[in-house]
Amino acid sequence: MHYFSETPSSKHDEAVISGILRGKRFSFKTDSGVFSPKKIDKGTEILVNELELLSSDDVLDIGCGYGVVGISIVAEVNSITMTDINKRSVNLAKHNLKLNNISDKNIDVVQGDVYENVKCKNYDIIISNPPIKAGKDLIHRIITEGHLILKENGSIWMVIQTKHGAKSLAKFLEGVFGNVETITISGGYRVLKSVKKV
Ligand SMILES: C[S@@+](CC[C@H](N)C(=O)[O-])C[C@H]1O[C@@H](n2cnc3c(N)ncnc32)[C@H](O)[C@@H]1O
Repeated sequence: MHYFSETPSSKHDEAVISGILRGKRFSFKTDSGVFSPKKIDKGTEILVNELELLSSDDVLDIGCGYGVVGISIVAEVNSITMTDINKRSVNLAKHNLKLNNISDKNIDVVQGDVYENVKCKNYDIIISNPPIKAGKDLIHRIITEGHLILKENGSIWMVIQTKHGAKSLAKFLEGVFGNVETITISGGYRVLKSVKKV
């Protein structure tokens, strides 16, 4: 069973994990059938800690999993939309907002394929630890369709293991956005950022 199934059927194996992100401790309920259920993914941790955010930012957490990215930055931005194809992940993300005492009207958590159920089509930042195992075509959709729903000067931030094709991902980002910056190279991961220029 893949972590990117729409409806995981694996036997439940719930756990609560915690970690420090951007200097604050957060807890997350996890389960089988979702990405990185035993600990916060190292790539996600590197990505989250590198993000440059403004209090006016409307942010889209694409492929939100059980909510690490969105939940760790929600207090720093104007709004967060979190979306994932995996229903179990979406339910966990909703639960984890409550677990971390977050009840803000500017949060939307929706299930769907890539951006299909995202209501707002105008973001300052899109953040993705992409589902490598789901294949290149899907990752390319996250980038090309993401470009369409970013504001002018909006940015997409992605993390990928160097050995999982960071250089070809950077090339694809550059092809779509006309620019790409390597924000950091750390522990075998790269954080990449592209900005929408018009
Ligand atoms: C590498 S995981 C990252 C999860 C989470 N953001 C984190 O960092 O812990 C990628 C996520 O993309 C989701 N995903 C896979 N295919 C998708 C699709 N077609 N549309 C939306 N999300 C998808 C998976 O279910 C998974 O939760």
